[in-house]
Amino acid sequence: MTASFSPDKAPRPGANQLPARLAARERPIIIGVAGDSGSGKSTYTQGIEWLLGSERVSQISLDGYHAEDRATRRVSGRTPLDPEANHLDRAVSHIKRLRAGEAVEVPVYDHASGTFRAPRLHTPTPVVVIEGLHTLYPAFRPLLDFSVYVDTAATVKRDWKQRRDTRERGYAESDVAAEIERRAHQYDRWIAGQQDVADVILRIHPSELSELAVGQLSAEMPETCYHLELIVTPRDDDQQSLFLPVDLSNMTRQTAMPFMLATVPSQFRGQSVNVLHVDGYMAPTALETLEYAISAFVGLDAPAGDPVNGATQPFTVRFAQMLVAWPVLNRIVALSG
Ligand SMILES: Nc1ncnc2c1ncn2[C@@H]1O[C@H](COP(=O)(O)OP(=O)(O)OP(=O)(O)O)[C@@H](O)[C@H]1O
Ligand SMILES: O=C(CO)[C@H](O)[C@H](O)COP(=O)(O)O
Repeated sequence: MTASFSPDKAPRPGANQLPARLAARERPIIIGVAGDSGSGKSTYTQGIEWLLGSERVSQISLDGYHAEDRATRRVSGRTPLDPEANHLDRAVSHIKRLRAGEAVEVPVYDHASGTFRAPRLHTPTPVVVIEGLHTLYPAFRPLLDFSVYVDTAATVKRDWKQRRDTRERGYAESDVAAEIERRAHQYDRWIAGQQDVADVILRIHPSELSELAVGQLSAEMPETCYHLELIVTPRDDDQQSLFLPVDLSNMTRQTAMPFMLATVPSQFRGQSVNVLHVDGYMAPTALETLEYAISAFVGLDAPAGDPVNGATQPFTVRFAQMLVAWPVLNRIVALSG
């Protein structure tokens, strides 16, 4: 089949009526999001919640299943990357119960204090996102309907983790640096391999647009941009279109912002995949159009979630959230058909 523009497949408001279909489902759809600490797992989970709304999507962090709190870890010398330092069996049994539609008392880890809080009752919503360091380990996989691995380059992750752990988790800068150093080989040993089984991999690198400049890149970016690489296993061709609005007048303006988009069908680990590369900055109106187009695709008039997770975030966060949310929602729509 040749790829062509097909206006009859353009997004139509209400076309999929996902909310009604989700409400009619017998069991929740379980989405797994895995990756290192500080890679962006919770941020991208929030993007799905921003689009669908918290009455349809809820999240469970596997951090609640750590076996040791921060003070205990300082004595034991272990890190949460070690699967043995987590109650993964308990997490698996809880997900099985949620999948069967049961409410579960979920343990909660409080990052602000580094201690466990009282467990909370989690009543399953139509979509439950499980995010954590070990979400794609073999015992979890049969329970997942779709999976995402977030693979953020070490230099980017270091910046994000430094900022977050010093501002929100009460760490001194030197402690975060030492912890990152201590965990580096543990990441390779216990976490990175999970990307081999993910349905979608999001890789985040520092922006590479300066390499495409003729001479020197001269634009002043309003915020740090990244090169996002989304690796997706393709589905059937007969899908509703989703158009990314790119304003070509950007090209002829003095205030042009750098932006790059490429789709590259590839063979990867013996499998056909499509790789989407995006780098640079896009006008906020274009991003908003994309958010509304994805909402319309699933049958909503607008993103249904809390604006704290969406409209107030920096461009780079919102755009990456949409790139992850799109294949996830596409899958959710297919499962709810
Ligand atoms: N695309 C992005 N651009 C800029 N900052 C980002 C982006 N994605 C995530 N971040 C920031 O990186 C930090 C880490 O993200 P997040 O808390 O989602 O990671 P995580 O994988 O859930 O971490 P942990 O497992 O340690 O809880 C956050 O402060 C978040 O705002
Ligand atoms: O690897 C991690 C996943 O988020 C964290 O380091 C782990 O949850 C412990 O958190 P904290 O450093 O706040 O005690």
